Amino acid sequence: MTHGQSSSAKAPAAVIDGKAVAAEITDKVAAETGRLIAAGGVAPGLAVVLVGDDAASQVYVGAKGRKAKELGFHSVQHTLPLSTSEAEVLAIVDQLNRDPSIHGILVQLPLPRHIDTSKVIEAIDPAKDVDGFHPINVGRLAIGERDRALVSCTPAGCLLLIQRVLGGNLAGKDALVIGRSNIVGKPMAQLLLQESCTVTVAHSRSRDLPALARKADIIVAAVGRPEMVRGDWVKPGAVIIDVGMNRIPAPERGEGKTRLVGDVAYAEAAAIASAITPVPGGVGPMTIAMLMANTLVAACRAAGQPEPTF
Ligand SMILES: Nc1nc2c(c(=O)[nH]1)N[C@@H](CN(C=O)c1ccc(C(=O)N[C@@H](CCC(=O)O)C(=O)O)cc1)CN2
Repeated sequence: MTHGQSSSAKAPAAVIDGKAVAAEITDKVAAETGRLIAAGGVAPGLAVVLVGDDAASQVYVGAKGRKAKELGFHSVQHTLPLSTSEAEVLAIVDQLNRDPSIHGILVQLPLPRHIDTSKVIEAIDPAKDVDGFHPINVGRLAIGERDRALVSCTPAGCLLLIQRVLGGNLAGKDALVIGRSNIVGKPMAQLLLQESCTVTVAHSRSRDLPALARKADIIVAAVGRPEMVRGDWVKPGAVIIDVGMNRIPAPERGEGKTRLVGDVAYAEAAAIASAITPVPGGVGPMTIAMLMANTLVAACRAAGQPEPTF
């Protein structure tokens, strides 16, 4: 963690360095992968399925494949054209479900509109669902069986970042999750609830969001609206986790240029908060690190070996 600058008298907010924490996680994954292989288990196998030609998805899938190889995993990628039918995607998922060398299956989202995302997610063997999106894994998390679930990577990474700042005991903290998506908002709320936080989930129909935010010790913003959370929404000393990744025009950088901003007005919020994630370099890198951790956990479970905790 490093400290940013603030014009107020208050100590500057600690900048939560997601890249550094992600590197610690992946170092541990590499070490534990070596241990699993030495114990007679196979190398963790990760299969990534990409349908279509979305440029950002190509970048993320490439990063996942490279990281998997770097950690000593068996890594396979299925790159399919936009014209691929739902039945063809389901057939590949079925083949990967049966392949004993594959412990983790990930279908990169978003899928093209002609493919039913829920149908594809539900076709993945829950034991190989390293994204943690399958209803069985979502359900296990919801009923407090996190130990048997695979948990969605981004919220799991956010929780680790919060714990790095506040320590292991979050009991009694007021947490506000802004956004109710299945991938981030809802599992984030479940994870914080299981840490005995008092959790509020806000969304587009919530009344007086600034007032809800001003009461929160922890804010997780995952709403997809550039710089929506303003500095005067923030309780002094709050911890802010910004999941937003919004590309906005940046004419100051030249014609047609863009820049990446989160859901939080960073400079304003950093002047009030005690700790904050930057965008980029905060939550994003944790997503891929937690994917690697989930794949290792799935491989340990398949091999009947003890699983590491992260
Ligand atoms: N099947 C899945 N699809 C998608 C997921 C997912 O977890 N599973 N999440 C996102 C995309 N994503 C990984 O897939 C992802 C997005 C962003 C980052 C990241 O590190 N971002 C950088 C900034 C990158 C930039 O400059 O554009 C950062 O925040 O520092 C990692 C992974 C949707 N699809």
